[in-house]
Amino acid sequence: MADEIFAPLRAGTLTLRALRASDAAQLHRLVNDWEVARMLARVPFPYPRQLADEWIASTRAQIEAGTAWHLAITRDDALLGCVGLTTSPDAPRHAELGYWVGRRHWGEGIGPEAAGRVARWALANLDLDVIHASALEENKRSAAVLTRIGFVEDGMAEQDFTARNARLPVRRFRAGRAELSAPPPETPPAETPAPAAPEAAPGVRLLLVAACALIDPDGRVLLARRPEGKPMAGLWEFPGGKLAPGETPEVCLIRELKEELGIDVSAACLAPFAFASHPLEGRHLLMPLYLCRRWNGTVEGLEGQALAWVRPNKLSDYAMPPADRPLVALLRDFL
Ligand SMILES: Nc1nc2c([nH]c(=O)n2[C@H]2C[C@H](O)[C@@H](COP(=O)(O)OP(=O)(O)OP(=O)(O)O)O2)c(=O)[nH]1
Repeated sequence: MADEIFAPLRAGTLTLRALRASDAAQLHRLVNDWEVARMLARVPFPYPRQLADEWIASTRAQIEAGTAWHLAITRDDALLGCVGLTTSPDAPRHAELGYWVGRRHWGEGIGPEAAGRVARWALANLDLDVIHASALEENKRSAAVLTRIGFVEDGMAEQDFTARNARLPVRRFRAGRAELSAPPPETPPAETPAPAAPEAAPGVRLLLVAACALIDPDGRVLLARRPEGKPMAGLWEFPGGKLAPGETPEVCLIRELKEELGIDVSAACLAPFAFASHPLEGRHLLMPLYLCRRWNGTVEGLEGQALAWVRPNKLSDYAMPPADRPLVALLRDFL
């Protein structure tokens, strides 16, 4: 019922979903516990029952407004705690992560599972680069959860704690794509050793990727969002992918555009435009970019990736991998 505002996330045995009015009684039981409330900044103690109703309604309004995502942590339909991510208009591309778990479920690994999932989901699907989190200095358990997910400590601060009626020291943590994205595969398929030229730096390994800027009749360029689970998840890119062994860039693109977007492209319609040459995760990315204005079929994100048709002068509003920045400037000037 009523989960249409947010497609639930799975995390191991947990489901993270929008809070519902019917969660209020259980939420109240779990959070109206001194051991839980004393660790949380904005939770009063005792926690009035009516506040649970009001808070749940406000979380649903925030999801609909796209400002915060406070979710129920559930297992077998039972509410175990909450995990939330809040954005702030003053700090674009940054968000704050928080979570709590009912006392009887401590020690079950629920915090890292739920908070890690929301953090990775958020970087892949929201316009974010950095997620921050705080743990009360005395709350070693919470600090350990953050470290386990990949957060790194970022200094100390102070925060007001409503239930304690006090301002207390907190440890600050932060994580970005480098900390939270999946690591690159151990043996990438299209990694080609650099030829042994005398001037080649020892050990430089090339990563060959072919990419394509599809251009529609209105002159808009197609960008695709890298999905959760891939390195640089959440950044926007030109569709394409790694060259499989024996492939030319054109053959690679024809294959990738079919697999990723469901369209048929012919090599004659792929116009070489520019290339990116950039260090990437211990290798060196060499990526020819082609332009394509003609294809057969309807463009669809077949791998669940978000797509955007973007006017050339708006391309810089989209966060892209560092290698793409010079390409974006060239493309904007060309189109
Ligand atoms: N397709 C594409 N990849 C880019 C761009 N900019 C950029 O740095 N890259 C990097 C990201 C990745 O490290 C690499 C592409 O690899 P990928 O993982 O997306 O390739 P793939 O589709 O073959 O994916 P997979 O089968 O290995 O999961 O190139 C871009 O604009 N488009």
